[in-house]
Amino acid sequence: MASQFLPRTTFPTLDSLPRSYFLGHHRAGLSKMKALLGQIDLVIECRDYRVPLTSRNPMFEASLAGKNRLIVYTKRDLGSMGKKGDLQREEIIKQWHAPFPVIFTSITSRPSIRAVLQFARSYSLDRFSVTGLRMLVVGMPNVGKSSLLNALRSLGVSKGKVASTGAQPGVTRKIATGVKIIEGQEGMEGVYLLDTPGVFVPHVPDAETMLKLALCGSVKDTIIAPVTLADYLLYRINLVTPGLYAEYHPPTNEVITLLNAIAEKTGRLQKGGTLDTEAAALWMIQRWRTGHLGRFMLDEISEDALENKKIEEGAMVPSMHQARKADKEMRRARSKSRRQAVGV
Ligand SMILES: Nc1nc2c(ncn2[C@@H]2O[C@H](COP(=O)(O)OP(=O)(O)OP(=O)(O)O)[C@@H](O)[C@H]2O)c(=O)[nH]1
Repeated sequence: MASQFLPRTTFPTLDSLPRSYFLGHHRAGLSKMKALLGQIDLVIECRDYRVPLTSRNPMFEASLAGKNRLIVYTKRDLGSMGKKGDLQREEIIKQWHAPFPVIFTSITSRPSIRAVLQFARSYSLDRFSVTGLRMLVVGMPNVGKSSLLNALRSLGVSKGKVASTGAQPGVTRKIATGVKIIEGQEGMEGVYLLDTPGVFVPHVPDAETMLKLALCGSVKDTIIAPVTLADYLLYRINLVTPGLYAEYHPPTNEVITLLNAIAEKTGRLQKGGTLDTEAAALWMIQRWRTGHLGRFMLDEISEDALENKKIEEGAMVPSMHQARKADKEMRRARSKSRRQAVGV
């Protein structure tokens, strides 16, 4: 009789994994957002549905404090099966953010995009202003801000895509001018939305947080080795449904075994015909990111999870100073090597 498969219950602590991805355009974007805040009526903070806790950026809390906010959980289609348990989790998430309203969206779900438009419309009517309403969309890199803007514009004013989107983070580098998403009415200008560059947290508390953010696409795929990321994904899939990759291999905890099987079946070969495990790892990650290898959350949701996360962030303050210092050093080293390259 075949022995029963037992998934790993823990993932190794990877101390050597990078813990920061706070780039120059993140810092610049954040300070421009702060400078713009006086002209903004409402902030739409986007968070990835699959990581409601991990995609919280304390920098936004500090920088955008005092502004009215709508929290939009993007990519719901990648984390929810619409089952009772998913809906119960959504209720808990809504309670976390009270009194701020929360909307769960997917760009493919028109009702969810319409819900954001309806909120914006009634918000603007409540605050009658002849100059219209200006909203700023913020969030971690690759969370889906530009896609949301395009979807709102398409449904709101029937106009085509204006903001570039992409599978890798950092497509939006600058704060754009406002894009109309709702036509004006009753003597008022319309509602405008300003897209902003994604801003990463200055320093993440542990390697697993970094792995979750990388898996969701907030970190460029060159930062963490694809095989490591695929191994973390395998660990998470095995905890949910090991059968998800049945067409490539029976349940296994050995990532290389699975990647070799994937490389073989999908024809990912290096020169000379050897199996390309790295290409197979990237393929596997991409399959999950597009909802073809399971749709599940990576964070544990409970009533007090957000409060616990805030306490954890409070204890991290010295690390943020360290991250800023590390960032400065990185920039100094980069400009020195640039100077050396041009012989100055
Ligand atoms: N399945 C799914 N994919 C989405 C959704 N929203 C966005 N995406 C995808 O997520 C990726 C990132 O989307 P963007 O809109 O470029 O993200 P962004 O937050 O503007 O990214 P930055 O430029 O890093 O700030 C793209 O490949 C989108 O197609 C969604 O609701 N569902």
